[in-house]
Parts: sequence; structure tokens; C-alpha cells
Amino acid sequence: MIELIDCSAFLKNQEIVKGISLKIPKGAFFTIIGESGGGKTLLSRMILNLLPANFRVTGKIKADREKMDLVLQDPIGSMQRNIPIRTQLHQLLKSKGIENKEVRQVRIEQLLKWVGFDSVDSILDKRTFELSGGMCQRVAIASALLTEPEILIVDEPTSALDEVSQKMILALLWKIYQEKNLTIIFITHDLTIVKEFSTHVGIMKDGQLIEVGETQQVISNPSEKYTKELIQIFE
Ligand SMILES: Nc1ncnc2c1ncn2[C@@H]1O[C@H](COP(=O)(O)OP(=O)(O)OP(=O)(O)O)[C@@H](O)[C@H]1O
Repeated sequence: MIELIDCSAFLKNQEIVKGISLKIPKGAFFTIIGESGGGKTLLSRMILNLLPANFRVTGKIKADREKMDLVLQDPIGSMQRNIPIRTQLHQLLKSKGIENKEVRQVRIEQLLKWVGFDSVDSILDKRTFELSGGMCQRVAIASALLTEPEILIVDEPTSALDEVSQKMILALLWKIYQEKNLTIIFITHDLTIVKEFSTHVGIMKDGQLIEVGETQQVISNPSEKYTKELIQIFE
């Protein structure tokens, strides 16, 4: 479980993320939705302790960060551009203490197949700019899974992709959720994703978590005006 108790993020004296208290149960598919600039990304970076250095955080966060990994909106930007994928993935496992090259190679090949690549060798030889956005996002997701996290935070992972790739990445994230028993925190602008996939949802507006709960409960009986408006837009 992840727990935040009255957490805020300040930039100089301006409170940008405001007094958030939240429990994310183990095994939840927790979506965070809300207006642009509402603080969704900052909240996720607070959980990861990855806020830019000029932010000051108050409150208490109970979370095992060693067990978390992050998938970003821009898959090409989230990996190193000029280094072959093989080298990047080996380096990652080496940094986690896996010294044996064959052991690393087996784990990498198994995972790339699991995320849907048939021809693993041809992917490993490439650099990220040689892949399509959808393929690159699949590699980025495989990279996040390599270290076997228990919690995966995904920040609008489909918004930079075409419609077909979006569907493939959503299907992959659903497979991960179903088969790897992870907790997923999924930041999105798309209420359809919230309705279709999530067990829990948090609604953010102006730096505040204005409504939170089980998805079905929140969608069928929203208490906040902003949540009602959001639901109407997607009807
Ligand atoms: N590094 C930063 N320095 C200064 N202000 C920032 C920084 N990152 C975010 N902000 C500001 O904090 C507020 C919340 O940003 P955040 O990125 O968390 O919003 P968001 O809900 O994720 O938005 P979007 O849906 O557009 O990605 C915004 O007003 C943004 O301009």
C-alpha cells in the first residue's frame, strides 16, 4: 500500500500540490485524471521522490520506492537515444547487480517476447530513434519491468501515439496488470480509460485531489461538480 498524509509540494512559497491524503491499495489499478496543469504529474513524482530540486515537499509519504518504476509519455525521450537497446537493457540489469551476461540476456529476451516482439535480436540492435513510437513505448515498458517492480507509475503512456499503437499499449498494460500482479498508477486525460480499466480513481483539480474512491462508485455517484462535468464530456 502507498499512503500519503497531508502532502503538499511548494515552489518557493507557492503551494502547487495541496494537502493530499490518499491510500492506494496493493493491487489497485489507480487512475489519476483531471484538468491540464492540475498537478497529476507532480503528485506522481512526489510519490517517487522525483520532484525537481526546486520543489519543497511537506507531509508524510509511506511508499517503498525501491519497488517502483516509471513509464513516461514520451518513450523516445525516456530512453537514451544513441545507445543500442541491447546495451541499455544490459546496463540496467547490471546496475541491479546481475553480473552474469547470459542470465541478463535470457531475462531480456523473455521479457521482450512477453511484451510482444517476435524478432528480439533485431530490436536489441536498434537505437530508440529507429523504432516507431509504439514499438519504443513497448521497449520502455519492458525496460521498466526488467527490474521486477511491484508498482508501475505510467504517465499518459499513450498520448504521444497513433490510435492503433494506443490500443496496443493499453492492451499490454492490461496484460501486465492481469498477469504480473502489479499495482498500477495511471495518469490520463481520458475518462474512457478510467472506466474501462481502473479499480480506483482520483480526480485532480488546481493541485487538489478533489474526489477519490472506487471507480464504479465515483462514476456512478460523483460528489463534486467538476467530476460530474468530466463525466458529461465523455458521455
Ligand atoms: N518543474 C516545474 N517548475 C515549475 N512549475 C512546474 C514544474 N512542473 C510543473 N509545474 C507547474 O505545476 C502545475 C502542475 O503541473 P503538472 O505537470 O503536475 O500538471 P498535470 O496535471 O500533470 O498537467 P498535464 O495533464 O497537462 O500533464 C502546473 O501549473 C505546472 O505549470
